[in-house]
Amino acid sequence: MIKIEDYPLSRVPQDKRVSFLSVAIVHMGMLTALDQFMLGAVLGNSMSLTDAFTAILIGSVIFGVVTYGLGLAGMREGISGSLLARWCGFGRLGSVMIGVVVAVSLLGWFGIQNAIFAKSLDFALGHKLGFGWAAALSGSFLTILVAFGFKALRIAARIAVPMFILLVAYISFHVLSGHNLPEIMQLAPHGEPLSISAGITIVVGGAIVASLMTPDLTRYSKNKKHVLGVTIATIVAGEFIINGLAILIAKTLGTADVVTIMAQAAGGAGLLVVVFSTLRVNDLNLYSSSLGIVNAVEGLTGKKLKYISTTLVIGVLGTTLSVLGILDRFVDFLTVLGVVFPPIIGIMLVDYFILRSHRHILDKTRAAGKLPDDSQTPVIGWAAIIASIVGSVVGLVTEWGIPTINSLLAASLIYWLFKVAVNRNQKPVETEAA
Ligand SMILES: Nc1ccnc(=O)[nH]1
Repeated sequence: MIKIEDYPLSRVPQDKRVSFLSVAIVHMGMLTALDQFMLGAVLGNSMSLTDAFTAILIGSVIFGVVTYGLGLAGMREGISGSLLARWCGFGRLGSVMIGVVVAVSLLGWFGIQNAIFAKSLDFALGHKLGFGWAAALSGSFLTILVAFGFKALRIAARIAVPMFILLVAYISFHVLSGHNLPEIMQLAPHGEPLSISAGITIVVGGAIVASLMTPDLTRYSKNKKHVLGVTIATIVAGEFIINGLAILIAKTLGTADVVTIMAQAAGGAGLLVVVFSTLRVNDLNLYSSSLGIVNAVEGLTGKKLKYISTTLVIGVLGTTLSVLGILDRFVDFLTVLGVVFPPIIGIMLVDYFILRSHRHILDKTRAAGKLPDDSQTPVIGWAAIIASIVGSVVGLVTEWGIPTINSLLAASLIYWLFKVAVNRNQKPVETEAA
């Protein structure tokens, strides 16, 4: 098995690389989860069947291209996403800032997952508790478990994935048998309508954090073919199977609410799977978010925050988000993710594959099995940081096209043009000096 926490600040040596399946299973795990099912349910309930699958197809192509690119860089260099960012335009502090953006997004996910958990709890208790109290209770409870490193959550992790897959298979069979495709295609969407371009953006938003995490896993991969295989396997499993089935199920049942779907189609067992799935992922969400913040504060200020207090604070913030109703803003949340992360990834890809700003030093140190040292690492890449912010704003405010693609292209292009212009102006100086 591969360990995400190993080799935090060094290259994964060639003799520690693992099989295709070892990487693929962990990578697929990121998208074969309840949140892909929720996303699919939203698409199914808000779009026609053809539009929903078009959104998945185009979203998957975008996700696939950027994930393969980052995964390839991770495999070649044997380093994690956050290390890669240092020599792909962002510099040491820029990479720390990306860590903050990831930590904040995980805080949002904690709020979403906890809200789902609370809804199931409230449902199981016959709505006696009310959603607000259920969310406050479950969030506080989980926060305490994670802050004090309670191991029982790891058991939830072991059983949650197989249980979830079995449940989706059961529900699909139960709900979809007796209906045929032309019949489902005829069903009108019940929810608030969603355009294809909005659909594409939330499909990308739902998967893009996994894209940024891909080098963390593919640094253990042996070759390009494995990286490509991992990318395709995850897309097929997460986007086409889980997401696709959720579209069909939500359409057939006429609701986007996963708790209702699970309870209606599989009763108490359905609710139990929801509870385990959200527990498992929220353990990780809170843990990674806290570590990310601790690392970032240390990187930026040199101050060491305490893990337990940081986790308590983040847990309380996430729980507050659940109580305030972040789940009702699921589409907006995914849209924000769909325009904030693609710029960061686009810039890293432009830097690594086109500008190759640090390829020489990466090649040289790789041959020695080392990483570039501090003197060979930029402190902060302002161009990358500013271009990613501008890209996100472009994605959010432009009215035409597809927000996620707008943000990706705007940031990549601005960064590329700026760097090319600067390099041109600097060349004569260098020749003079030489
Ligand atoms: N897609 C997700 C990424 C991170 N955390 C989640 O709960 N979901």
